[in-house]
Amino acid sequence: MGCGAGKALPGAPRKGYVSVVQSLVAFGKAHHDGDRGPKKCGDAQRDPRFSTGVKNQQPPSKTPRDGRAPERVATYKDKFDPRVTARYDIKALIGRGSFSRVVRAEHRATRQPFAIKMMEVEAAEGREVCAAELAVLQRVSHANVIQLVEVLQVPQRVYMVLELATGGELLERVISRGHFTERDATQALRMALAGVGYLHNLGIAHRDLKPENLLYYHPGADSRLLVTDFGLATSVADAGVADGPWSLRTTCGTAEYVAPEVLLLGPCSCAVDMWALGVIAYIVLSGSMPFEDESRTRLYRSIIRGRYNFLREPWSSVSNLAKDFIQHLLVLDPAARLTAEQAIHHPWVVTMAASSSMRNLHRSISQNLRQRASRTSSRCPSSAASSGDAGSARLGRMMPLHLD
Ligand SMILES: Nc1ncnc2c1ncn2[C@@H]1O[C@H](COP(=O)(O)OP(=O)(O)OP(=O)(O)O)[C@@H](O)[C@H]1O
Repeated sequence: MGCGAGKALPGAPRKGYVSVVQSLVAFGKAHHDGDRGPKKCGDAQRDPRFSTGVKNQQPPSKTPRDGRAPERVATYKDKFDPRVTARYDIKALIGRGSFSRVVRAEHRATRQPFAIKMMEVEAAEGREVCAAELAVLQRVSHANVIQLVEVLQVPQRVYMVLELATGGELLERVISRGHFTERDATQALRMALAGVGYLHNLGIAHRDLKPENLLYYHPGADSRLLVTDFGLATSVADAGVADGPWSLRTTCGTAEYVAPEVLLLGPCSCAVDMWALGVIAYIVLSGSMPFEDESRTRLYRSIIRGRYNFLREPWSSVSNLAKDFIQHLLVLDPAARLTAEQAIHHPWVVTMAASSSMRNLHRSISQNLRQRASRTSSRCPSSAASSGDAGSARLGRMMPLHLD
């Protein structure tokens, strides 16, 4: 499947991006090479298919300032097609994913900041991830889900223009606050549940929920929390089942967050996300993981058995209602697990942990997070993942399980 070509984008954006053209610009095949430098810019401007939004704008010069050959100074910026840079001023690299680079950019006409996720789609794997992500992003519009603004495409790459989240990841916020209570945890989880519930109502399972994929929109205390990274998402419609659970023919996600039914190759549904949210709730309240082991085999075994506890600190300071919330998410039987709708109405969330002590959990949480980070780094995560040890290892992108 092509990656977004010819697809319509979602309707009018909800957060005032009126001045940004909401269009998919599929750059012509005959003028596709974004790395070839200034010569292509002229081609781009002559390409009638490229008339949407960029006509008459001069792409920036690619001549290196230090006089070295262009190949030598190639940076992430050179991966941006001149037709993209004619429209957006690429400011800084924010991060890298398995198939992507994400940059902060500014729309040249409106000066509005955005994130641009550039995905390599020449290889089949990158194309699949990109297609999955776009298929979801083009359908969604919710305050707690990252908003796609426009898609620009050349044959080798897709550029997704997204709203820019500047408030950092969920756990970064927990650490940086200096003070963190159960009430704060319910606020974050309520927003995550609202976003996930919205997705589930559309029949979309995210399948890779983890704190790193929950980003704050801005650094302020009142910021929205956004569900991001839909590279592993799938929809009920895609699986060919109109209603109810479907069988995932693939495993995906990050080992510590994966639901038992995924490991057992059972029928999977949106409930896999609710398990992951149980894991996230456990981490947010304690800074430690419910399921963790250096051995991948032992890790999977403890997940399949649902073997976790509330023994370490700060659990003695955490309310029973918070533990009840987690216990109703980390349920082995997916049918018995809380749905997003039920979880958002759990008394701990509804009352914003009113019955808890409001104790500051920050010290224990950051201590546990620091300890975990040093354990993980000393184990060398890249080799751990390949040798079967679990640091915070991905199960693998769309790793086939040959279920039939
Ligand atoms: N809209 C955005 N605003 C701000 N930062 C973003 C945005 N989208 C992604 N990022 C950041 O860019 C980095 C790369 O994100 P991306 O989703 O491409 O990959 P990933 O999820 O980190 O990795 P993988 O592809 O292996 O799942 C991450 O650190 C992420 O937090």
